[in-house]
Amino acid sequence: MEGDEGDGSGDSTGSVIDVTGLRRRYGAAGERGFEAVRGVSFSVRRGELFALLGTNGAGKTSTVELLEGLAQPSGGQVRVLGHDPYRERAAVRPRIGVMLQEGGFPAELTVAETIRMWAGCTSRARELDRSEGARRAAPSGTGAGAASRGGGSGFRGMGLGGHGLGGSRRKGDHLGNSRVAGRGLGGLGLTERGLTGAGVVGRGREMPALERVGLAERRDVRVKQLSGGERRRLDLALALLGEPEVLFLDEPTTGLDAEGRRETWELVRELRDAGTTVLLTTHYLEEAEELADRLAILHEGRIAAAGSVSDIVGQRPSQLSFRLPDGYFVGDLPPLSELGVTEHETAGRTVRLRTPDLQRAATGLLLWARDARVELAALDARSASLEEAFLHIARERSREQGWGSTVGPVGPGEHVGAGEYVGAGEPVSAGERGERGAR
Ligand SMILES: Nc1ncnc2c1ncn2[C@@H]1O[C@H](COP(=O)(O)OP(=O)(O)OP(=O)(O)O)[C@@H](O)[C@H]1O
Repeated sequence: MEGDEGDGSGDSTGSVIDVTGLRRRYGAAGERGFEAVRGVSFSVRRGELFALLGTNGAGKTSTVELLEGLAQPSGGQVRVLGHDPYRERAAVRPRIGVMLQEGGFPAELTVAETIRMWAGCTSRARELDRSEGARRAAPSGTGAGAASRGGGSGFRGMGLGGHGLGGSRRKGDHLGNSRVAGRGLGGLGLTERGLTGAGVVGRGREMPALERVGLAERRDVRVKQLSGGERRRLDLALALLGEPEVLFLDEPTTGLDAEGRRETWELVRELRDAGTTVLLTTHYLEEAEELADRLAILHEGRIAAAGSVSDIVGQRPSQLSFRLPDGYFVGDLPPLSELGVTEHETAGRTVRLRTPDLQRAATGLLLWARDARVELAALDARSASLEEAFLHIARERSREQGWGSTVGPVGPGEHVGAGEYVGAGEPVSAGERGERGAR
């Protein structure tokens, strides 16, 4: 793929991230090892928010680390802003922000010291400080700080004490080591001199950065005293310090309470709206539904589905559920095939129907209920959700045997190798299907 030359803003199609046939194998050279990423391809356009979803161990972090330049792929190709993020680290690193799954901050530093230290270590932040200083010095300068751009998000009013549900998850050694490399803390001596030096650089950025993530009132608290959710916010503040063009967010809201999660979403939306390209990994499907322009669902190192939320959800049938009165059975309903129902389940008197045409099924059912004077208790009609689509893909892939060795680029909403639909929940028994079911 071309892209190493030019203005470094990405390729000619407007992609900022390009991933082609990416592979990552763990294990010592010569060993067979374990292949965690098995031929992944996708691209992310400038200003787009792209989410990577997947079950535990699907390969999200292994993939994202390759995009961040923290490790070298064992196969395939990655381009970020037109460069190989591993080999051309110096060209890529100042332009990206990385929020890892766990920050690994020095525990004894305060929040403010951590920000200043990190600002001192970040070439882009130093550059912003210098240009800001020059602007302030100039008579016509407005003094508008770059770090406060987008600072209108709603963290400001938050009560900060005691929030957060616990620390973020710790991963294997590969990540621990990568984290240090990614943060650039490996070579940093936390001597007083070093910290002071960094502090001079970062001081102007400190409060805007903390206000942005709702940590201003915790500036003098030591990192070890922060809650898990507060550490996530500090991590986000650090990732944003250099005003990155591309932001990698690895499970950014883990440990945040509901309000903190909403605030983070708002901030991420603002960043995206201001033109930042965001690659998000998350376990929260609601988060992907809220934020993602497009997403890919990874399973066992491969992309199982990709597209917009509506592309992916649109492939799944809608659902109608209700409870029949005593004495009624599913076989008393109108012929289910005539209602456009493709699957049904029963549990006692409760019936769940699945259909690609919710309006037709609901209309047919309600007309029947009116004419038969039947009351359908707990009636519920809903389109498929991302969660339902995700669970379906995960279950289906787990059942499948004999994957092909590679998976090519996936088109919008295309489910690679998707089999026949098998609904979530209890399977329909043969008796129900034959006797009382779709007539
Ligand atoms: N250093 C390592 N050595 C061997 N296997 C590893 C290593 N790191 C990760 N793996 C394996 O690679 C697979 C993918 O792991 P990865 O952390 O990328 O998944 P993930 O999708 O981010 O999972 P989670 O949602 O749990 O964070 C897992 O089976 C994991 O056990």
